[in-house]
Amino acid sequence: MASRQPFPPNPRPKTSIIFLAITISTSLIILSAILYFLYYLWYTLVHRSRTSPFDGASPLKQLQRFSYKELKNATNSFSSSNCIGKGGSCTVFRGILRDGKLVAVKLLDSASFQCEQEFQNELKILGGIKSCPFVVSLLGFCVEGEKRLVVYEYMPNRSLQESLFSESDSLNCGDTRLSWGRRFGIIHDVAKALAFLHNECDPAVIHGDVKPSNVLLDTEFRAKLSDFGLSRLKVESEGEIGVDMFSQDLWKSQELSGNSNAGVGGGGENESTPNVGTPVESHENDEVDFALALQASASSKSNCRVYHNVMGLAINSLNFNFSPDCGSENKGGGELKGKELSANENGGVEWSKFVPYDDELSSVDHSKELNSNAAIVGEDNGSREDAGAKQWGKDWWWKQDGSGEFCSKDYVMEWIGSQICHSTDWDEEKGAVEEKASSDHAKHLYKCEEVGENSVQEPAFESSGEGVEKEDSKRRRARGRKHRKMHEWWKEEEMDEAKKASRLLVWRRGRFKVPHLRLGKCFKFKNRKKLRNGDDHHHNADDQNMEFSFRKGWRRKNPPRSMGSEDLFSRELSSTTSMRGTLCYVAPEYNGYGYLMEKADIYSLGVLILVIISGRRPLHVLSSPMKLEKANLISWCKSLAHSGNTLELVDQRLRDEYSKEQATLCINLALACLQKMPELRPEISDIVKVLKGEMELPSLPFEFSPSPPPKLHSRSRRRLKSCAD
Ligand SMILES: Nc1ncnc2c1ncn2[C@@H]1O[C@H](COP(=O)(O)OP(=O)(O)OP(=O)(O)O)[C@@H](O)[C@H]1O
Repeated sequence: MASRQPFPPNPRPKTSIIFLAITISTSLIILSAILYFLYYLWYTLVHRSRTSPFDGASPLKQLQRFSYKELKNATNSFSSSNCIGKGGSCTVFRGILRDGKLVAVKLLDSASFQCEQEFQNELKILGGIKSCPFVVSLLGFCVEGEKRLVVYEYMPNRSLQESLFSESDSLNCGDTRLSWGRRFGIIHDVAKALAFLHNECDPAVIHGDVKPSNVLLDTEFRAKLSDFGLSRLKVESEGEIGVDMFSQDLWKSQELSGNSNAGVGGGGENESTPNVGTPVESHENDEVDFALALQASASSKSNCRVYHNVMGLAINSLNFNFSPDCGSENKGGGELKGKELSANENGGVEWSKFVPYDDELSSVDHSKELNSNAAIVGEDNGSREDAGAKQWGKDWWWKQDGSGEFCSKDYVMEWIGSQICHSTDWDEEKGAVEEKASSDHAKHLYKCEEVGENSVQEPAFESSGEGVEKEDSKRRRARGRKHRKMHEWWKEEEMDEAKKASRLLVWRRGRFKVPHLRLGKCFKFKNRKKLRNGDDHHHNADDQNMEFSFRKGWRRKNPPRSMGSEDLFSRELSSTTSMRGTLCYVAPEYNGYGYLMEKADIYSLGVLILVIISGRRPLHVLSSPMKLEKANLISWCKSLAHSGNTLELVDQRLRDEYSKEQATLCINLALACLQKMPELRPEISDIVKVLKGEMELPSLPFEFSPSPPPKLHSRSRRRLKSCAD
């Protein structure tokens, strides 16, 4: 019997074990890879920046990235005791880092598109420039989920705004901490900061929001410029040949600047109109600051101007029920009143174009005329005939109440409310104006002449009803002739200036990169969302107008009413920021569409200098009738310059402890910076030289000179000569 061979050992179990092991380990590897990938995905999603500001080449790599926890610990959980300031969309806390370093931590309001923009702008621009002793240092940032924080060097004396205006703070209780020397030093420092940004940075940086709350003070009260949320890089775009922006835009801006300015101030009020316009009871305080007014006024003045000459505006301003061209509808007295008044208010700019710099002809004559017109119109009884209505009206108009005394506060509040155009109104006006302007652009320059005084006056007088005596109309015609001459003079002057400027400078379109415009989709998205929410303010708005709705300044800063003596207007409006600048500080030519020039910073510097010297906000009304003339700082200063008495502007808290020479220099410098033609404003390098005493300040522009413009003289002389002949 054959013995059974045992089965040969089966190799399969071994193979299957190996196979199993390989499979398991491969699966494990794949699984862990998947898990790792998922984790990575989750981590990136959670920690991503919504629109990442951090690319490989970004200088931000050099900035410290803090964790939220770290900053929370540093600020003691963002305790209110560490709160050192509040901006339009952020709160700033003092903090101590682990290494003992004192820092300022800016916590941005969460999840706002605008905050995101400003956050990125700040990091890109401030994080990208080399360090400068006159620009606040950015130390780091934190991005975690929706949280956005920026860490700066701590500036112990906080902002100039607080030093100048804080009533409660010991900084300003009549003490001398902001002595003349310090003020002069601050002016100098800010000028140097701008010189650094404009001339030493490549590409140049336009700050775009120079104002006291963005000037921070160190222990020695030396100033550093901060807040680059609205800054722009000056970038030359490829393939762009120089476009004479001036030749293209000058007239447009002269004619339509109201529209453009509306973008800055008047046109984008949609969201906040109710807030801003709502009269706020702050009767305890006899001060009302209404920074909004200046800007809001700019929104409408030129809309009207395209169709009217200044006489028409002046008359209409008194006849609140008539406005044939300014807006397509008659919106009722209040609104029209605001618009018409605005046409005159700002000034200086519009009024002086037509009746410039000649007190004898413009100031006195107009005030009389207005008074007489007011009498005809029958508004406000005889109060307007009061001599008190005289010449501040050239730059700034005031209504008087029936008692014959100025009732500034009520009026200002009423006026602010009425000044605000709804965007749709503004769009209509803008559309109308642009249509008109494009079809008949050149004619507008001669509008005053073509229309003539009487034709413009007529509607106002017609609407004023009967009772206009022949004698009055004769007088008016005589005045009309006089003004017509002034118009001619102005036109010639303006033409000269424009030609000169357009020869001098060729600005390039598209020269500036406007970071936030890249994110237009978000605007649209937000706009749609707003519409869904029933906010139809922007119903017909185009993209540009959508932008206006994101101006954070129109939001109330919290807490709006619990400010006690910090009246609404002082705090809220004077530090109100738009997407493109701050009311009262923003240059008049800046249309908000991206052409932010260095000269816009120079204009803001001019306002800032006056604010520092006077210790007043740019718009500041006291209820005392005596002080009303000083409400508009810029107009007041121009007026003082006319009368050769600029030192009256100097802050009384300084008593006589200041250098008259330096103060005069600074005021004259400010006036040079405030010239309406950007090209005529000095370069920042020259400003620094002037402040250092290395260069003479060029003689005051004739518009601010105490003596009448030489051209006028020569014309008068010519006229006299021809008469004599
Ligand atoms: N580095 C800092 N050191 C000390 N205080 C600071 C610092 N940065 C800001 N602050 C304080 O916080 C306040 C608010 O600052 P921020 O620049 O955000 O706001 P703002 O300029 O007033 O407002 P807006 O956002 O409307 O321009 C400043 O006015 C200042 O008092």
